[in-house]
Amino acid sequence: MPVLFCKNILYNLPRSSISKITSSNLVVKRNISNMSSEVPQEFVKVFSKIDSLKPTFIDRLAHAVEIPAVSSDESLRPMVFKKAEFLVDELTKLGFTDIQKKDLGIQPPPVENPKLQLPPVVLSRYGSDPKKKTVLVYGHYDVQPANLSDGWDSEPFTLTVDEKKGLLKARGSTDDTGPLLGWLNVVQAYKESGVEFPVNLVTCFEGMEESGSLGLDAMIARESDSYFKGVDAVCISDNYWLGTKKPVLTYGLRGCNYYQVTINGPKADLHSGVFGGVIAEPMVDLMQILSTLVDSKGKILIKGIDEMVAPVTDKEKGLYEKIDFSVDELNAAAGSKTSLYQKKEDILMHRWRYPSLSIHGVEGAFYSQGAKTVIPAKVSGKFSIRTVPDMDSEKLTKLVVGHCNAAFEKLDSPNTCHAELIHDGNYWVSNPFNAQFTAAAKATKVVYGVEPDMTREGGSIPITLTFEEQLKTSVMLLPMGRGDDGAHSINEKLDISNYMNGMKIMAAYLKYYADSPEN
Ligand SMILES: NCC(=O)N[C@@H](Cc1c[nH]cn1)C(=O)O
Ligand SMILES: [Zn+2]
Ligand SMILES: [Zn+2]
Repeated sequence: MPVLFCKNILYNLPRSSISKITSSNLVVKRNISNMSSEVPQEFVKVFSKIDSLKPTFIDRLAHAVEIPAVSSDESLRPMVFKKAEFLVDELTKLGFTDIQKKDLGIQPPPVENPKLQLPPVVLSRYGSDPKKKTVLVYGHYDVQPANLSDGWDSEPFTLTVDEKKGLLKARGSTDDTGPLLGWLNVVQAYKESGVEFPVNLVTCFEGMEESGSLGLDAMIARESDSYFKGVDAVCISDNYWLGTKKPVLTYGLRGCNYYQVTINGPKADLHSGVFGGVIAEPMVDLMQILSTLVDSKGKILIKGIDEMVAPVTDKEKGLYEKIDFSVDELNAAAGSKTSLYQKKEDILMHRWRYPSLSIHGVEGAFYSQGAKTVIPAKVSGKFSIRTVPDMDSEKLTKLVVGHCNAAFEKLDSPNTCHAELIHDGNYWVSNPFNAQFTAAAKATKVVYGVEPDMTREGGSIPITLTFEEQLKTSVMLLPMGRGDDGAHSINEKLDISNYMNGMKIMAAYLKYYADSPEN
């Protein structure tokens, strides 16, 4: 594979794909899968700058991911605040204006520390030209928990740059620190290449997404007519391609209702040799309740949920056939052959348009190595339900709490049981035929040479529907990473090529959207 240097542009392309590169007319023609595309003249400078700033962009990511901003861990809350400060510093250096840290108040229960402050939302602007469209970009700077002992190959909060494999490995690399920084990097690339930035950019970066985006709905409602006034479109880069090869644009998400069921028994943990067999054990009650929620085939056993799910239409069935995906890609991403379905259509429907119930863990239980002979006094089972149209969150919570209470009643236990919702976030399904999606599809074609697949996503970004409703704009999801990135898992990574090409797509999307006659 030839590596060509043109001025300061490095193009690393298959020999057969290069038809013309001259230093006076920097146009790259490519042929990928029988499709041809050209990098238009207007993007050559910006793309070239993105390429040359690669070390700076990787360095920025390295500095960001070393802050363990785990929103679900109360003891790490100061780190979430620190990462907000880091972003403020970066935005300031890049020339963003009107930078504000919006205080969201105290975190609502259930929480250990009743005075726990929610991390701020970082708002900023780049440009304020009334002749230009305004695009709001949302991202989250908090991350999921990660410990080396979970099975990571390297420290999760130290960026490992593996040039040989082309990977950037760290917690947050793909979810969502890498994509969030992508927007800052794109601003830098436009600025340093001397190309006019095509839109006014507004950033909305939150620090609680992984914990249900607490407080953000209210803030968006408050700011819809002030800070967010005049926003024409919202773009979110916080999800992934379906597989590993084909870029996608995303027009749907499942929602997420997160629950805990707590069984309270003795005053303190007890010796199982002394008390085993003579007192009612909270863990035993909890395991029995959890086992009534879902079966091993993934069927949710709580009555009344199936009836809330919108029926499948014939038109919808046709959509799944066209999507590029296979059970092998699912197995490869999971690192196992444990798929519940073999057919592509079944996998996609169960990921995108049916609800699922996952059991996540038990707070208060013994979980370490060794053989501690304890009877835990109080245990909380955590589970979530991914929700889909037309499920109603309040109605769902009534069904879930009623189900847990009824299952506990059947046990005839002297312990106490309390089931509650920790947070909920809405599902979102939109129409992918508008100016934003068209602009992003063109941008994808320029960068990757292929039309993106239009996908829905099994995960959740709780605030998506709120943006659409409160700002009355279209929302689009523009993923940067791949389906095998290991978000929320060990060894989370972002391919270097996805980081670099993802920024090029962002840059081209903003320009195409700016030039589009529609909003
Ligand atoms: N990249 C999006 C993401 O990971 N979202 C989380 C959101 C969430 C909801 N409740 C807890 N976290 C997800 O799990 O889908
Ligand atoms: Zn996440
Ligand atoms: Zn995320």
